[in-house]
Amino acid sequence: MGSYANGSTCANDDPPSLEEMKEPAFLLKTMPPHANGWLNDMKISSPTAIRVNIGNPSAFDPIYRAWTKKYPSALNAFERIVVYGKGKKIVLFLDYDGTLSPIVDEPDNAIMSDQMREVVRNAALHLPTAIISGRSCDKVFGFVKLTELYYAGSHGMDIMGLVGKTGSITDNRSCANSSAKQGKEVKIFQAASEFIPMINEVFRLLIEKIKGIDGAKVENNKFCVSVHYRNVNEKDWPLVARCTDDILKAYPRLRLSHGRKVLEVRPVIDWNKGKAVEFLLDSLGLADSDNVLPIYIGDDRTDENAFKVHNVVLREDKRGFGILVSSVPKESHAVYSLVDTSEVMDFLKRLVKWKEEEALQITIK
Ligand SMILES: O=P(O)(O)OC[C@H]1O[C@H](O[C@H]2O[C@H](CO)[C@@H](O)[C@H](O)[C@H]2O)[C@H](O)[C@@H](O)[C@@H]1O
Repeated sequence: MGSYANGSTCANDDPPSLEEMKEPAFLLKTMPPHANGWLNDMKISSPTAIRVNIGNPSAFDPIYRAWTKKYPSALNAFERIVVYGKGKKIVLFLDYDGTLSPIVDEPDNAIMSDQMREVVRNAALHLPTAIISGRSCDKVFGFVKLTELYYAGSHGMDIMGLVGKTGSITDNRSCANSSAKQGKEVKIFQAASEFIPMINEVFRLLIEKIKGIDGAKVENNKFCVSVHYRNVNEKDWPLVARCTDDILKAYPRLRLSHGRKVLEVRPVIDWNKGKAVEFLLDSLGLADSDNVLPIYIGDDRTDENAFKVHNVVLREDKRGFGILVSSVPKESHAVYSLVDTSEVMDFLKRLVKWKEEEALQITIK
């Protein structure tokens, strides 16, 4: 007779079939308490989005309007933001999914528009710019296709930057040279290389485990695995949590975090998007300087680690700003908000225009 952490038991030691597991009574009886906790998190981190096509929700929804008192629109507060950026080096950190490309049902279809690509390219020509994503570096580069940027994939565990350029990454901690990668020489910082075989193994096991759950999808992000449930019927979410937990039980060196309708399996190491921001600032020689203003834009729970760096780098004492992209009210460590990717684009355009005007004024003087 098998037993679970909540004291419940299952009939024998044979693993239950997926059909048996789909029975609500079975799930209720055998769900370990922490997987129940995940289920709550899955519901909390998946709020029903306000339809984007109604335009800016703040104009319609009093709850959203009240929320923007706490997290003012970065567009409305633009003049205030640039006051702090005057004469400083602004460093841009951008999340990918939900920030530069709208959330879509199929992860492989999260295409960045040509217009957004041009805006980001232009931003990178004026300001050091990095993309910090949960996806693998290769995948996010495949979407963005810009060589002018720094990339931190796998939630910051895989950092790529240009070599031999002023302001390039020069840090030697666990750095490996990889020549002519994606047509450029790059230097790589990898915080969790030893986990790659384990991640590949768990990826394969998860694929096998969830293959009977309609709509579930597993994605290999090199140092992390994403278990997607966006296209899974809500009644089967407990099953996704349960299957993932069943696999993770055997891997105490892996843990789980929550994204937008996705469970993120990742190494238990003290590294996250916030650490990647600190690493990049440090490597670029831009940490600990009063002349630097980091701005981080992101939409996800995993971006909170970077917003939280407020307390250290992106602080509210005007040394940096976190901007949350959300069309629904959410608690956040960010200071400002933007509704969606099109507002992100507007914000970046305004920032570049302001930077150009500032440069012009300096030249005239
Ligand atoms: O840090 P990010 O760049 O935001 O990456 C986080 C995860 O983004 C992707 O999933 C999310 O976007 C998908 C496409 O819009 C959507 O289908 C999914 O429901 C979202 O969770 C990506 O597929 C994951 O691997 C990333 O970890």
